[in-house]
Amino acid sequence: MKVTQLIDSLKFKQIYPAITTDFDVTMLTQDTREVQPGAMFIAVNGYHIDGHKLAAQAVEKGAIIVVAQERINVSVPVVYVQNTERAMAILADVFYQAPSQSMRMIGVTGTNGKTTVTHLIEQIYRDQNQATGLMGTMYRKIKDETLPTNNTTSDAITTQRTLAKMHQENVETVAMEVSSIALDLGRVWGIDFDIAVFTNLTRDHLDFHKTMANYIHAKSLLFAQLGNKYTASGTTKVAVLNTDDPVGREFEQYTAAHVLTYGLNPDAMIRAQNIQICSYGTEFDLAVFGEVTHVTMKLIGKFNVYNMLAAFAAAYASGLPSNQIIKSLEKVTGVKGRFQSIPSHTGVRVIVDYSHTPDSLLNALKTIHSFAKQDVYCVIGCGGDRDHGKRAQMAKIAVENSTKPIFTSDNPRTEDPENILCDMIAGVPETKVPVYIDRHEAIQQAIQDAKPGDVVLIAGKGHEDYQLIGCTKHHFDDSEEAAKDLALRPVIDQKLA
Ligand SMILES: CC(=O)N[C@H]1[C@@H](OP(=O)(O)OP(=O)(O)OC[C@H]2O[C@@H](n3ccc(=O)[nH]c3=O)[C@H](O)[C@@H]2O)O[C@H](CO)[C@@H](O)[C@@H]1O[C@H](C)C(=O)N[C@@H](C)C(=O)N[C@H](CCC(=O)O)C(=O)O
Ligand SMILES: Nc1ncnc2c1ncn2[C@@H]1O[C@H](COP(=O)(O)OP(=O)(O)OP(=O)(O)O)[C@@H](O)[C@H]1O
Ligand SMILES: N[C@H](CCC[C@H](N)C(=O)O)C(=O)O
Ligand SMILES: [Mg+2]
Repeated sequence: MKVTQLIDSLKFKQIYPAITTDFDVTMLTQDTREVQPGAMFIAVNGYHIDGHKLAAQAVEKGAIIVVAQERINVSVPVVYVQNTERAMAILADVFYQAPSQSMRMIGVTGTNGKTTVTHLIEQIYRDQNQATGLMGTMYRKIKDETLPTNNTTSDAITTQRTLAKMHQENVETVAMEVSSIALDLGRVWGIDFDIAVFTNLTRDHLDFHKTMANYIHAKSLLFAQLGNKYTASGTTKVAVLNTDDPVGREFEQYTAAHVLTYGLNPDAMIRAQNIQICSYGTEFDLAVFGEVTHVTMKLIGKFNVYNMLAAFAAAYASGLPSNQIIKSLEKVTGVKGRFQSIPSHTGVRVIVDYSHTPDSLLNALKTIHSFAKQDVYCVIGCGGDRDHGKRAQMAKIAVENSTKPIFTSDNPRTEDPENILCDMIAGVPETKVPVYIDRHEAIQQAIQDAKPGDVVLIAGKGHEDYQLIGCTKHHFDDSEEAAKDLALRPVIDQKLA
């Protein structure tokens, strides 16, 4: 793209020295490690490194123009702006030719349920024979091709590049997880969402946001930024809000878009009633503006009823017929690491779940209690370099809601795992809980000790296939560990268990 076209998109800037010939920009990047000849390098002041200090290095590698918010001394033109992250979002949108405007963009935010809801949405549109895209914690996915990701919501350039590739491949609908951190850092500023979905809000990420008020504010941005687009044809922006959650009610005020509410409360436009949870599925009555259909889904738990309502509402908001949406949702079997049952012929039920917040852990354990008849083991750790305050809370929830809690490690990162475990133990000073720093041993012990009829919940890591110790990822997969340990137990006739 021609440099003038690109920088004309920035309304307020100073260019020094002035650009006299209109040259081509071959790529955009904020990372010197990616720079190729002809690149525009955007200097970002990060948490560890100030990109302005690396601008000269970017130029040496072939960058022909730099965007900066502080004075720098390089041999190529510099576009000075107030905020390079905002400029990056705008430039990325322009460079990749605004792909989000050509596809149905559904953004999903909230503390828990984003990955699950985006997958449900993907399934619904796939069943409509649409080409779909998905971006979130597990991967970026273009139809059937999966690409790795470092973040739940990637930086603006990666996101726009991925959207452009989706558009090239004729993707029609994109389901995208939008994290509070991404909203706070402006990673999604350039994206034109059509539908924004709120799942719920409970404690998480206070290491980053510091207060719940800041956290709520960050989440609200998705709805505030939705803007409005009222057209005669009826294609408009919609905020899909869980109004059982007071934060969802609060967000009604922040958006100028149409609002579609869901929940169990009688005022919700899309509502679930008469929920029955069993060990291999959930049934409920779905009322859509009062019209009731009985739904039988394979997903387990009340929290998954909420996820289903959220996905249903998003699809309904885009105009799909209720009966077709329900058909898709009834056949969904679940997402890896989300209340995932590990095949077992031992009478012991093992469930791997990505509950790494107090609320999600409580929900997972409550769901198990609705069908468990004997002991419930709960193998749980808390992540390093993350909110310290949630550790004691999660430990207490594990102790109060399982008969056999076991504390262990979950991605200690740069912290000493013993210190993390001490923070957990401080939450249950009266109780003696077995502790295994090595997660492998913790899982082994739980599965070895369990009796037929018991349930073992392995919480916190879900789909993750690594244990992050220091800055190194070691292969580790809860479901693989569980399968190995189950294989060492005698096979028993399930009917006798
Ligand atoms: C705290 C945070 O959000 N950090 C993000 C941030 O990293 P950073 O500020 O540390 O970057 P940095 O290393 O200081 O580098 C600053 C700048 O210099 C550049 N650089 C750096 C090194 C170099 O050699 N050359 C170079 O040009 C970098 O590209 C960057 O532009 O920018 C990176 C690139 O966009 C992100 O990948 C990184 O996310 C890290 C991995 C992270 O862990 N983030 C978490 C907290 C996060 O964002 N989580 C949310 C929520 C998850 C959920 O709830 O599901 C998420 O959306 O993932
Ligand atoms: N609607 C919900 N309400 C409460 N808890 C939920 C809900 N949906 C899922 N959970 C719990 O949260 C865990 C994570 O679910 P999921 O991955 O869908 O959420 P997420 O919002 O994408 O999380 P992350 O912020 O880590 O990306 C699940 O394993 C389950 O225990
Ligand atoms: N998106 C979350 C995932 C946490 C997963 C858990 N296994 C941990 O490492 O704490 C985070 O980065 O805080
Ligand atoms: Mg997620």
